[in-house]
Amino acid sequence: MTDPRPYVPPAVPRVQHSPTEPLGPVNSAITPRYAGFATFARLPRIDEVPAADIAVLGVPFDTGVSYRPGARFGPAAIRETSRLLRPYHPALDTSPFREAQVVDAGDLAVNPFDIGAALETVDENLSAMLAAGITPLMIGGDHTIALPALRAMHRAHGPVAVLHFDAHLDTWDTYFGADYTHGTPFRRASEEGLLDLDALSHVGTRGPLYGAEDLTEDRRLGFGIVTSAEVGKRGIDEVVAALRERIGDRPLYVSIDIDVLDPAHAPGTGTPEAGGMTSRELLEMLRGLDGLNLVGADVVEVAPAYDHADITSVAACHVGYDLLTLMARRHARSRAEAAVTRNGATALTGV
Ligand SMILES: N=C(N)NCCCC(=O)O
Ligand SMILES: [Zn+2]
Ligand SMILES: [Zn+2]
Repeated sequence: MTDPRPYVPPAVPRVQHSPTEPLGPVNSAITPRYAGFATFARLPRIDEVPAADIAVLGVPFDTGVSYRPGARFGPAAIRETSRLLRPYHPALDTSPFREAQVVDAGDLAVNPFDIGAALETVDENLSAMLAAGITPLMIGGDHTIALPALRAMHRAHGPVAVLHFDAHLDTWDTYFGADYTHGTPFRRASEEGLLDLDALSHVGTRGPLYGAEDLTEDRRLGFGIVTSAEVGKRGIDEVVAALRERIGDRPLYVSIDIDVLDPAHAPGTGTPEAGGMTSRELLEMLRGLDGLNLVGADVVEVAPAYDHADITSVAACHVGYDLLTLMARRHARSRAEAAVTRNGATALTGV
């Protein structure tokens, strides 16, 4: 006879230093990293915590691509690869998952046959997250999904500054008559009035264009460009200082197309271009953004079928980790500021 008692799986020990601290990743000293369900950096799922501050959200969508498909498998590959991420960030001296409750919110069920419907699903879900006070990091998916993300950002914050890391401008007009593609999100966003026209930058741009007017159009839409070659010539610190100056304390959305990296650093992508940045340069630039008002971000265009030895998803998960760290530090800063305001108010009223 079989035992009628249900099977109860063993508890998964997590990193949590005190009961009042955020619930951390699965403890890799107890459960080997390669065991168990894959969430980003082994973080808890959103339904495992009472409230989240920051959420990783997968968007497995690639119906907007102009060349090689496959970015719909990006979220799953990035989660798998992210198992090795550790909880302490030495370059910024931060344990991001102690600073804020960071979770994995799973994947959105986006329609693969109806781009308009897919964009609406992204917008609705991100808007709901933002309304709940959650800062989103979207894992793509192709670059089309930056448009609904910017619509949601605009609804929550008004026009936002955009720092766009990409080999491509993505401000083209249409492909085969289609308005909503991975080559057009930033043109649509600019036309729709979602962006703060004084603080828009592409970084890492390179490669052949359709014509010189691509650049004049891009300027007309409000963008400034730091090419991939300029990053090398001017150096990270100088470029970061100029970008920070331009962004100031505006709400900032950071969009990272993994093809900003050289194909040697990110072969697993749909429209690769030679002459790109190294992953070291990109990570250094992200660390240079510490202290800015980062309200949302994405990492897009990872297409695992063209990858080798997970090179691209390793880069993407580290980029995601750095973005989460910036978000967690921003969250900790606003918590500290709120505490000062509360204490100030207490001092004034004497209660
Ligand atoms: N967003 C990315 N990755 N690529 C856009 C390339 C558009 C084109 O085929 O001209
Ligand atoms: Zn690109
Ligand atoms: Zn792109």
